[in-house]
Amino acid sequence: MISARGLARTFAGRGKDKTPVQAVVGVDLDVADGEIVGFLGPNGAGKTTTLRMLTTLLKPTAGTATVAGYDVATQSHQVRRSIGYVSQSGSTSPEARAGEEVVDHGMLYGISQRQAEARGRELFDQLDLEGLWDRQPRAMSGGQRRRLDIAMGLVHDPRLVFLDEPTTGLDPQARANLWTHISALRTERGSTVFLTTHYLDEADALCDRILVIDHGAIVASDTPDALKRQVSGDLVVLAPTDPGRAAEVAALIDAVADGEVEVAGVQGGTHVSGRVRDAGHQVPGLLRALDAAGIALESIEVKRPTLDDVFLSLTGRSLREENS
Ligand SMILES: Nc1ncnc2c1ncn2[C@@H]1O[C@H](COP(=O)(O)OP(=O)(O)OP(=O)(O)O)[C@@H](O)[C@H]1O
Repeated sequence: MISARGLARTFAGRGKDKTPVQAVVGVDLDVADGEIVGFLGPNGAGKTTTLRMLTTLLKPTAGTATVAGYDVATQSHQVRRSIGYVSQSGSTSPEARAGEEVVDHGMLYGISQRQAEARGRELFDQLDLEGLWDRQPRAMSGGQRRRLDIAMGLVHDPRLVFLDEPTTGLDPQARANLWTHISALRTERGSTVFLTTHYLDEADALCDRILVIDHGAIVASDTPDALKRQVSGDLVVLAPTDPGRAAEVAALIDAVADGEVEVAGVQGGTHVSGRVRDAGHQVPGLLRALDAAGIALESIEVKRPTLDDVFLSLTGRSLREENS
C-alpha cells in the first residue's frame, strides 16, 4: 500500500550561514494492505516531513515513493483521491454545521452530494456522533471534534488513511474510545492506517508494526513485542532493608546484569537496579546469594521492557521525557 525508497527532503537553509536542513535523509519503508502502522520518533526526527511527502503535500528532493499504487511525484492527483489525511490541527471550521462540512469535504474529493451525505451519516453512526449532524464543531467536546475530523478524512472511502497524532490532547477515556474506532477501520472497512503518535501505549495497543525514525532515517521496524524483546533484559529493582549494604547488592546484581547497575536514593530508602536478561530464571539465584550474604530486602520488583525502553535504547531519548 505504501512503498518508499531513499525518500529524502532537504530544506534550504535560513539565517546567516544558510546551512541546508536535511530533514529526511533516505527513508525506506513498506506498509502492507490492511496494516495499522505507527510512526514514532523524537521531536524533529522527520515524521511530519515524511508524512507530507507521502501525502503529496511536499516534493521529495530525492528518492521515490508509491502510495496506493501511484507515484507521489508524478501521480499526485491519483494519490490524493486514494487517501484520507487527518492533520494534527484538524480541518473543521468552528462555525459550520458538522454534517455540511463532511458533505462539502466529500464533494471536494469528487463524490456526489448524495453519496457524501449517505456516507457521512453512516460514519456519524460508526463514530458515535449520532445526533450531532447539525451541531457546530465549537459546541462539541474534544473527542467528538477529533472523531469529526476522522469522519471528514474518511468520507470519500479511502483505502489508506494517514492520521497525524489522532489522540493528542484527548482525555484517557476519549483516547481509548478513538482507538476502538481506529481498529474498526481495519476490521470493518479493510482500511490501511498509518499514524504518528507521541503516546507509546497507543502505539502498543493499536499498531501491528512500529516504525521508528531518528535523524531523518528509519532505525527500527517491527511488531511492538519483537521490539521489546530486542531491549536487553528485564529491569530488576532491589531495595535492601539496610541501605548501608547497597554496594554489596549492586555487586551481586552486577554479576548477572547486562550493562550498568544503578544505586539510587529514593524516598525513605535505597534502590539498586540493573537490566537482567531472562530475570525469571536469574532472580531466584540472586535471592539465594543475597540470603547467603545475610542481606534482607525491603522489596523486589521485576519490570518487563516497555516501548519507552525500546525508544530510549534506539534514540537515546525517552519519549516520556520529551512530552513532559
Ligand atoms: N519548511 C522547513 N524549513 C526548514 N526546516 C524545516 C522545515 N520543516 C521542517 N524542518 C526541519 O526538519 C527537521 C524535521 O522536522 P519534522 O517536522 O519533519 O519533524 P517531526 O519528527 O515531525 O517533529 P515533531 O515531532 O516535533 O512534529 C527539523 O529539524 C525541522 O526543524
